[in-house]
Amino acid sequence: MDAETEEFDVIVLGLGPGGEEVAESLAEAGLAVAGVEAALVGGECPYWGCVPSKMMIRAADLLAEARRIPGMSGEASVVPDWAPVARRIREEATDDWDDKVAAERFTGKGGTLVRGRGKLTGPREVLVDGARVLRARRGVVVAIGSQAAIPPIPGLHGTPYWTNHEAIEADRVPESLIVLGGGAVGAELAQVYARFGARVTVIEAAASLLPQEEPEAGELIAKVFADEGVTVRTGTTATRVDHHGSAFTVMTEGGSHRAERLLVATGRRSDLAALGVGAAGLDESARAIDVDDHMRAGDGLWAVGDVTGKGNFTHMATYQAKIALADILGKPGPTAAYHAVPRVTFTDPEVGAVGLTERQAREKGLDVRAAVAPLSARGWIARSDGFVKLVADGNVLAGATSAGPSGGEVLGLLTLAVHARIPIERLRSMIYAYPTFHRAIEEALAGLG
Ligand SMILES: Cc1cc2nc3c(=O)[nH]c(=O)nc-3n(C[C@H](O)[C@H](O)[C@H](O)COP(=O)(O)OP(=O)(O)OC[C@H]3O[C@@H](n4cnc5c(N)ncnc54)[C@H](O)[C@@H]3O)c2cc1C
Ligand SMILES: NC(=O)c1ccc[n+]([C@@H]2O[C@H](COP(=O)([O-])OP(=O)(O)OC[C@H]3O[C@@H](n4cnc5c(N)ncnc54)[C@H](O)[C@@H]3O)[C@@H](O)[C@H]2O)c1
Repeated sequence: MDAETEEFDVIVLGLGPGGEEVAESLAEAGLAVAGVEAALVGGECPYWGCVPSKMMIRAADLLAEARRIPGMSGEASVVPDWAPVARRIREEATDDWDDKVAAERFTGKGGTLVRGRGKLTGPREVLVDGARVLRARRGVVVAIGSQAAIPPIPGLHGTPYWTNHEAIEADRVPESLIVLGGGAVGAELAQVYARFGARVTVIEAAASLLPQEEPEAGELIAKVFADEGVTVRTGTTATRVDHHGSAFTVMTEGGSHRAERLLVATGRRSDLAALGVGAAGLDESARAIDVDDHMRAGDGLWAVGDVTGKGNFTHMATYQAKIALADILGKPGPTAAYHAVPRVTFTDPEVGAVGLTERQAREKGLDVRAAVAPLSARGWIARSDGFVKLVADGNVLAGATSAGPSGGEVLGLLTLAVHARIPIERLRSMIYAYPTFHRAIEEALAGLG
């Protein structure tokens, strides 16, 4: 061993939800593990993603619920205040963006935390911040996650635009906000800021909001946004961005928009070239690291989480982490299957989805039937909009969407149906409690004919 080279059994690059899960479990299993982290142990989810954004959403939903009181249960006067939201995020969610607890959890299990940016310099070799050389006897797990992808719009570079980081860290609500991108990040944060009083405009390149989901979902969210005063421009992209003093101007094909802040939420990217994956024999120009169903990307190389391109979700990162862990330890375990990936966009109403959309199923040449049912009695009672859409492939479901106030919870039943390939006849024979939101599934099943 070289004097400067440190040896471990496994090196985990990136300690987000995926890397943390692998690294902690390997350390618990008694292996010598180095966890290399360039920012905060825990990654995007707890500090700039899932957790603080859902805290914001909870607060925004409370405001919306109070605003529904007139005409149903009396009078309510709602005075939004961002201070408790910012405080909860700082104190309860992120510890003021301090990862001491997470770092100690890992080192407490015997892991070695190496702070810095890792680069692959060869098979089983990592260089940290150009100075520290780490070598792994068993291999390297790449879990570098993703960062906001910034589109090459003239004028944008160098302006003080927001990504999810600044939108989560904000200690006040801007008077106005342009959100570029109407996917999950854009839609969730647009609604939050609008409900707290910002004048919000969403600019989405695709024909509908949430374009990766069923078109009915995008239409529903667009209608809700219009009702809440959010301006939505779909089918258009920004052609130029300017920032003067305290305002942004965003030019689109259809006109120009002005706002105090601009949030860029146009997707995510993993920088494989900066990671030096070429040194491990992988394609540096690829969008994601190709993995097999044991999460192997090469000899002594595994990848988990956003970097694998199988779905940017914390539950995906931790699912893959468990599979990689079993493989590294040489233990039998299930292999990765992606036919029933659940995801929830936590707008109000929530959009939960699993498996394939109708379009994806048709593009795959499956034997497709689809049916949509409204939320029926419960929706009418609650004065809530939503629907259940089912996509059948022969006698099983290939995909489903549940949009509504509890769309993410209703999704549980649909995920089970798609995951376990439960025959549609069996689903039809079930009793659906009245008047629940999930009862719409029974109606949609009937609609499949
Ligand atoms: C606003 C927002 C809201 C979200 N909400 C949800 C949600 O509700 N539910 C859900 O399931 N998902 C949600 N996500 C997605 C979720 O956050 C990610 O899918 C998840 O964090 C991915 O985990 P990961 O381990 O792959 O990577 P990450 O969480 O991205 O962590 C990767 C880590 O690797 C580190 N790193 C990168 N490069 C290097 C390097 N070269 N050397 C050392 N360290 C490196 C980074 O600093 C980072 O800490 C949300 C994302 C955003 C942006
Ligand atoms: N609740 C959740 O689970 C949750 C919440 C937030 C984010 N996420 C994950 O994080 C990832 C990133 O979210 P995201 O919303 O940034 O990405 P996304 O890919 O979901 O959406 C980006 C949107 O921006 C649009 N777009 C791209 N370039 C554009 C341009 N130049 N002008 C206008 N629109 C443009 C795309 O058409 C797309 O609709 C998602 O893949 C999602 O899985 C999950």
